[in-house]
Amino acid sequence: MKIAMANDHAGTRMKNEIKAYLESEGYEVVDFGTYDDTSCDLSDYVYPAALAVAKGECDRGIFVDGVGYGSALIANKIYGIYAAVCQDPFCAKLAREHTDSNVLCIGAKIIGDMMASEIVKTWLTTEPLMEEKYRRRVNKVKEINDKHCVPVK
Ligand SMILES: O=P(O)(O)OC[C@H]1O[C@@H](O)[C@H](O)[C@@H]1O
Repeated sequence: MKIAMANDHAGTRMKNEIKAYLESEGYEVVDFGTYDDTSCDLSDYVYPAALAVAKGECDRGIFVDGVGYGSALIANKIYGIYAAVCQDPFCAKLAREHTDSNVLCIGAKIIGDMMASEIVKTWLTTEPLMEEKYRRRVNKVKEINDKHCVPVK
C-alpha cells in the first residue's frame, strides 16, 4: 500500500514518527512535506498529497497538522477524498468500517505519539463493513461527491 503523507510545521515531528513506523511495516510512503518546523501554510502540502490519492497515485493519505481538522477541511474539497479526523482508535475503526475514509487526519497538538500510532494501525487494518445500511450511507456521500465535486484529471 502506497501512502501519501503531508503536514504543516505543527505536524512535522509526528509525521516523521508515523512515517518511520509505516516504512518499518513495509508501507511505501510518499512524503509531500513540509520537512521542518518553519511556519508554513498547510494547504501547500495537503492539497498535492490529496490530489495524489484522488488520482490513484497513492492508495491512502495520512495528514498531520496541529489539530487535524485543517487537513480534513482541505482534503475534503477534492473529488474522491473522504477524510476523517481521528483522536482515538475507536474513531479510526469506525472511520473505516462505517465511512470508508481514504484519508486519515491527526492533530499533533491533541494526541501523543502512542495514541497516533494506535490510530494509524487501526485505520490501516480495518476494512469497511458490508452491511447494507453502511453501504447505503457511504453511497449517499459518494453521490454528493459526484454531484458537486469535479473529477481530478
Ligand atoms: O502554529 P500556528 O501557525 O499558530 O497554527 C497552525 C495550526 O493551527 C491550526 O490552524 C492547524 O492545526 C495548524 O496546524
